[in-house]
Amino acid sequence: MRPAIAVRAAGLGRRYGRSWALRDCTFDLPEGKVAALVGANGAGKSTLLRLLAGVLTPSEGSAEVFGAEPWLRGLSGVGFVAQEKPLYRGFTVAETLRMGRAMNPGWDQAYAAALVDRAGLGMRTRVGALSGGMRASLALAVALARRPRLLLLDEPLAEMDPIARQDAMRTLMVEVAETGLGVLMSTHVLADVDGVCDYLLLLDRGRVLLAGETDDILAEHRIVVASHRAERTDFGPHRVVRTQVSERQVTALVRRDGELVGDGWVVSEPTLDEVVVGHLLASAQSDSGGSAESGSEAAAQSGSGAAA
Ligand SMILES: Nc1ncnc2c1ncn2[C@@H]1O[C@H](COP(=O)(O)OP(=O)(O)OP(=O)(O)O)[C@@H](O)[C@H]1O
Repeated sequence: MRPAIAVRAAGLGRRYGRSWALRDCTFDLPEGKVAALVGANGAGKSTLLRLLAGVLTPSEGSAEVFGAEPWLRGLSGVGFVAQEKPLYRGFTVAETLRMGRAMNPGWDQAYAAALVDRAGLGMRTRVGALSGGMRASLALAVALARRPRLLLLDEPLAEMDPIARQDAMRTLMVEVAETGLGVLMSTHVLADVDGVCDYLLLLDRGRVLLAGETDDILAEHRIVVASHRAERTDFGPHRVVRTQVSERQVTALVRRDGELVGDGWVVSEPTLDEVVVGHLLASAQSDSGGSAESGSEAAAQSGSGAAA
């Protein structure tokens, strides 16, 4: 049976004035996944999350969250924690939870209290007196206590110290395992979610470079090192994302098309970080030198490669 889809985006785009922040964004995110939304500053991550949360409307294309357009259905079943945490600085932690309870029919007060306790937040502390990381923990607790099916998080870990990050990730993972919660979270630091995320969405200057299950993405990519004495170094028919040529060898990140063997080649599995960095560098390179979005792939397919 095919998994249910939590988010479906098709040709989704948004511009501010004449500048496109997100363009032609197409992907399906199955339910219950922990998805990392990765990309450099200004890649369009917040714009995508805000579109999916229904606080922005698209300029083109469509998006559905649990089968409905988010800007029409509101946030039912979906929790959203924006980058600028939506909390009242004059409220205490207890008042913040009380307001959450009053505003959300499905609110789980015991769970909210347990989460703020675990994060070491005193109930009587004013939000304005909390550090950025503590505020992020509180915002996460408020979002989780609504018991959403999908949580959209915009850089939730950015201001947390390493222990708070680990705690927050652990809390999320328990929730995912126990309730089937899905999470789509933006981050600059892939290391924070590597080994935890099972879906990757990589944006680059408003475009989707990669979207899919991390296992599938890792399975289709390989790093190939070929000495110049190797039988061949064009790697066809595999699609080369990026190559680096040194005096002694050619190193390539390739998307394989079937078995990947060559005389004098050393083939290994890349890490997710290597895949992401390879695609980002290839995209930057094709923009400065080539034309197409996957210019380095096209160049390499024709056998020329794209030397770094
Ligand atoms: N309200 C706005 N008005 C005008 N331009 C905007 C607005 N919000 C975002 N942009 C522009 O849209 C592009 C994408 O921004 P967005 O905030 O979605 O990126 P991001 O990947 O979340 O960046 P960051 O990692 O820095 O948070 C950027 O060029 C940004 O300057």
